[in-house]
Amino acid sequence: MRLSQLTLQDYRSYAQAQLALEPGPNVLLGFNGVGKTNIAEAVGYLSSLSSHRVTNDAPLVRHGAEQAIIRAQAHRGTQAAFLEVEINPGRSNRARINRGSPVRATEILGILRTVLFAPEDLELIKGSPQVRRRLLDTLAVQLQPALGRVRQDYEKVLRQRNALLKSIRHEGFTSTHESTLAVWDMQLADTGARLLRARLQVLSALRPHVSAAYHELSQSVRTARVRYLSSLDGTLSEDEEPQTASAAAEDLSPLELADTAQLSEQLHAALQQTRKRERERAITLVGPHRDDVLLSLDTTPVKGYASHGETWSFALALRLAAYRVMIEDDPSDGAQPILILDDVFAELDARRRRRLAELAAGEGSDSAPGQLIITAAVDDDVPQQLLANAYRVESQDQLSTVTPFGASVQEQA
Ligand SMILES: Nc1ncnc2c1ncn2[C@@H]1O[C@H](COP(=O)(O)OP(=O)(O)OP(=O)(O)O)[C@@H](O)[C@H]1O
Repeated sequence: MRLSQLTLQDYRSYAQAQLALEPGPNVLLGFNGVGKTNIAEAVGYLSSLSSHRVTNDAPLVRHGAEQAIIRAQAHRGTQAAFLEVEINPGRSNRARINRGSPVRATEILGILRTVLFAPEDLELIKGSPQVRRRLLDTLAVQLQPALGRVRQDYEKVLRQRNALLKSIRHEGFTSTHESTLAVWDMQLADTGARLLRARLQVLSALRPHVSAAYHELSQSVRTARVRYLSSLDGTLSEDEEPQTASAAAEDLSPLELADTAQLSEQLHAALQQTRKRERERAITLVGPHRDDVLLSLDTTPVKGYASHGETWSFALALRLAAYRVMIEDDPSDGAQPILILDDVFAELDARRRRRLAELAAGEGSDSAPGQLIITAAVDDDVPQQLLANAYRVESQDQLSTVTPFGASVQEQA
């Protein structure tokens, strides 16, 4: 998988920018805040329709502009596709594939696969459950593009159900409310079960890779473990507090053995059980939007206990595992995901830096290395073997420009 051209229009700090990308490493160099991560983020957005930094689209559009556009020429082996995504905050995003008619943005999912490493990855360990849910969802959507729609549908049903619970609290529970709630319960159980099933599949595919990658990165004898936490299997309380004693004893959640129909039934039953408390609190208390992933080293949770180095190793292991799951899913030549390393080398100690550089250079792997997009403030931060094709990113009058390193003519924004 690779991009040969990337064009940004009104994306973050860029009025207009164009880059010709090479198949191997591509390094974006420039001072802090000049717009390197903005480019890395745009490539990630093309593959997942989400940013690793923000949960809504508004900040992606340049101040004062109405929409942002990302265009790219993508290649997978001998196949090529011209991709375009229009980001319209507050309205539906649109996509065009091979300059065809505009379609729903979700149609673009699955065409480009990326794995992005960033300093924000520490939040996978230290942050809220939402960050860990996003890790699973982003990977699940890249593996099963149809899930992009399911996720949107689930969020829509959830919003509508929560709005209904609020009306019930204000107006009292009428028979109309009862029949409408019954419809939302069915839809929430149906879409929620499909989302949950996909997450559980992704988690079970990640599990062996996380523990192997953690060993490789840390050379620790401790085992990195992942377990899905859900109020449906009793590992998460209604207040989203993990019941860690039961969670740490076993990695496999019984939910992983259930099919979509069984999960839907369980979710529907749980909604009925919590209905009284949901009406009191006017919020949906069970479902994949409340779930979490417990990360532990042996039987000790990582969050709150692990050292800084262990936290970094675990975060890198999760991303590396995602990369390997994608390769396992499609091992054909030229299908490796694009690896995006956003400002990570400066954060790592010498050993983890070396290991990540080896991986990025394709060492120890049967397949040729895929395309790499690396950002760094200075070239000293980037391992020598990756410093092939470099760009200079600069900022003038709050607009960013990007030019091949050493080019005499600057592209004007
Ligand atoms: N929507 C937007 N409109 C205009 N400018 C924006 C927008 N969003 C972000 N910026 C600007 O983009 C710049 C940040 O760019 P970016 O995060 O890519 O920096 P960077 O080069 O990766 O920096 P660092 O090395 O510190 O990580 C900031 O100057 C910020 O003000």
